[in-house]
Amino acid sequence: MEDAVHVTPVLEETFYILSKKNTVYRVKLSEKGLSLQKETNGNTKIEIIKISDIVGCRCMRSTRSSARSCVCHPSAIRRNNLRIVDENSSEQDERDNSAYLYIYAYVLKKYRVKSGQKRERMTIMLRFRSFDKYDDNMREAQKWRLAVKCLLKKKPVPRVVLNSEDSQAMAQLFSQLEQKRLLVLLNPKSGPGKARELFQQRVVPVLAEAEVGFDLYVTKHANYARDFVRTKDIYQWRGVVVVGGDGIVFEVINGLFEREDWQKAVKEMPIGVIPCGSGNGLAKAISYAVQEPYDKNPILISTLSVIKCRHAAMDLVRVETKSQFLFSFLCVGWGLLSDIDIESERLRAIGGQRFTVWSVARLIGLRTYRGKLWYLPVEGCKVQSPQTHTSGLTRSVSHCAESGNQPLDIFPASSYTPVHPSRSYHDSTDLRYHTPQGRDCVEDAVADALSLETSMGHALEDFRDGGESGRPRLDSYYSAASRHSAYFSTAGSEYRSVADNTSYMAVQGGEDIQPRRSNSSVRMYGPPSQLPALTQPVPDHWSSIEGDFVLVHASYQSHIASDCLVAPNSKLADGVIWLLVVRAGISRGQLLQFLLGLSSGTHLLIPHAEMIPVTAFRLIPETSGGYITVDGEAVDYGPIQAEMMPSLHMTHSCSHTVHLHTFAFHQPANQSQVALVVEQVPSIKYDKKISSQIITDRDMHDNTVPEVEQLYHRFNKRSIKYKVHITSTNKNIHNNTVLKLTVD
Ligand SMILES: Nc1ncnc2c1ncn2[C@@H]1O[C@H](COP(=O)(O)OP(=O)(O)OP(=O)(O)O)[C@@H](O)[C@H]1O
Repeated sequence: MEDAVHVTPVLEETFYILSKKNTVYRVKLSEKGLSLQKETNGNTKIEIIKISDIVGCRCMRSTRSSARSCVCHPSAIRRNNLRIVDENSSEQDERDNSAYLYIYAYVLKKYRVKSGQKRERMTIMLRFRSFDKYDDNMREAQKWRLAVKCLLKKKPVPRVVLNSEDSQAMAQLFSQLEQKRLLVLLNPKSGPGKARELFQQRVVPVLAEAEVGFDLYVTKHANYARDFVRTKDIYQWRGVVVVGGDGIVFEVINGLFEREDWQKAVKEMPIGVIPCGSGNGLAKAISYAVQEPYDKNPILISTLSVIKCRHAAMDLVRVETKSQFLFSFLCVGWGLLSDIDIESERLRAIGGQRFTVWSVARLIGLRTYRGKLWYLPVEGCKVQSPQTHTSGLTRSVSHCAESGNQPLDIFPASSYTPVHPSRSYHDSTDLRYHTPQGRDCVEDAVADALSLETSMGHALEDFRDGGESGRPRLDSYYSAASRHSAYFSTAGSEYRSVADNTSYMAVQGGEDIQPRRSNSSVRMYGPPSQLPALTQPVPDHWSSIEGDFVLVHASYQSHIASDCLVAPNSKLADGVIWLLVVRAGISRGQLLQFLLGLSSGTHLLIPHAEMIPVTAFRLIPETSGGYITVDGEAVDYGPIQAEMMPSLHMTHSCSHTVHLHTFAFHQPANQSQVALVVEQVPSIKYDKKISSQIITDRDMHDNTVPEVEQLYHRFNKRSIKYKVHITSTNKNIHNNTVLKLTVD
């Protein structure tokens, strides 16, 4: 962080703080962050706000005091009410020609208590008032805003424009920084049914600070979200944000695979989740993976991930039952955990607590299930201790090296505070940080709201140095030294954002999506299975376990619910299915320990709990009367198999390219049978046998190139040549045409 001080700043300016005549702030903006150097009576202290912690900034101007915010109105003074009005409003405060830049950041804070961390909102208000005209002051503020926005979007900062007075060039750059809106799908029935309120109160203000536009659609029935992403032109949005639980994430993912252009959809549409459901396993797994302090404020952490567009790849598993196949992102379960998940539905109103309550019930009435489990173990997995070390641990879990492959794209990751700081300390005399709860912060951070302003002295320096354009920068009526600056501490004015013309949201009402019928003929696409059909025997080299089980739970993410760290070593995209098996014979006491250990990952220390890293499995239950769940939703009770889909590790972040040298062909005009067979080139030594792959017309609705890419990624090789044979009954495609596929 020290580096940030020495990096060449993009912009710098000296500011003053009201009522502290001896304090000067040198504020510098660089690629590293916003550096606030406080100088008081020869003492210097530097605070840096990282760019990655800043969400956005907005320019404001003051408007005339309203009756309710006048000095005679104590409550208004206390709240320091700020009202947003139109830029050209007649309420504009002619006495103040300052421009205000509000910078919003969410910084990590450490606390003495429990040595925990939390993200706290912080606003830095920079008041530009060196010029005698509002427009000139606003131009200065806008330069800072433009620079902050470029840094946030990791775009080069246009220093030439910043050093000029070219407002048009600046406006053009602002428009280039504009992004497509987000699609928000909100399930009002998620968890205890508070998603709508939580979104409005906790998410919308942060999105507004970041100037992130969105279109909100509230789901009207089950499968609404699924049908929405299947049928709409989703590319008008830059990503899908789900406000709800894992069930609605499941809908969105499977809806994408119901699109004919599923490859494009999976590749181009990142999925974000704001946790408002009961389990919220994915949201927790994402923050666990990126080490964000989720538990104190899950909604804020997830919203910040969405705003920051922190994309990460995520494993997907293709699951097949007797009646359907689907794509799963979280887990497949049978036995105890699934029973708890489904049977506790009746307690939905109490939120996540329902799982705890039902665990006790199931523990008392413990059931076991007979069946057979086959699995394909992951090669090269080594055994290591669980992540959560406890003294006296005797068991260990398997661990796989991260593959680095990247499948489905996700956005990997407050108490409501309004867009304008209602509790801002405009007269921030002491920079000791206090949380809203009044706990002291260990870090000597700047206040959660800091108000600084330029002054005449600095303006003249600039002028003498030939800085800016040579326009006179005059002391404003409200200079730091002026007693009229009391204006600030009485909150006599209101501020409005000059960006407020932007409409941030469009709450959508009557979307015409009919409830899906149970016999829906919607077709599911996606990469084809590598496994034999459920009715066929599994390959000989698979391992198996037969007998009575308390549970079998396969998960591909660390958490299956926010307080359930089922697979501590799982990574978002490690290509591993973590198969947790608890066989019958475990005592109730051990099972209780197991259930209690799930929140910390120590359940793996309990004898009878086995964690097997696999890439595929098949389960055939023999006992009736239980549940099988996929991502927390019950599916047909019966034989089920699942396989990791490394072929979906295909994203834009892939560095290698695939060339088709001799052939490129397009979708057959009719829906004829097309087969694509991949063979090894004999001259090349392979370390793994590659099986042929048949792709039928069902899978080839677009063109073959993406399919071939997937075949490459499925085998996860570098620098390998494949011969690809294509056979087709379509006369446009020659039988046995040979494709040479070279992977650079
Ligand atoms: N408007 C709606 N009315 C009724 N059900 C809905 C509606 N919208 C979506 N659903 C269904 O509600 C189910 C549960 O939703 P969701 O996953 O968001 O909450 P949850 O089950 O409480 O959370 P989690 O899955 O994390 O435990 C989903 O399977 C979805 O199909």
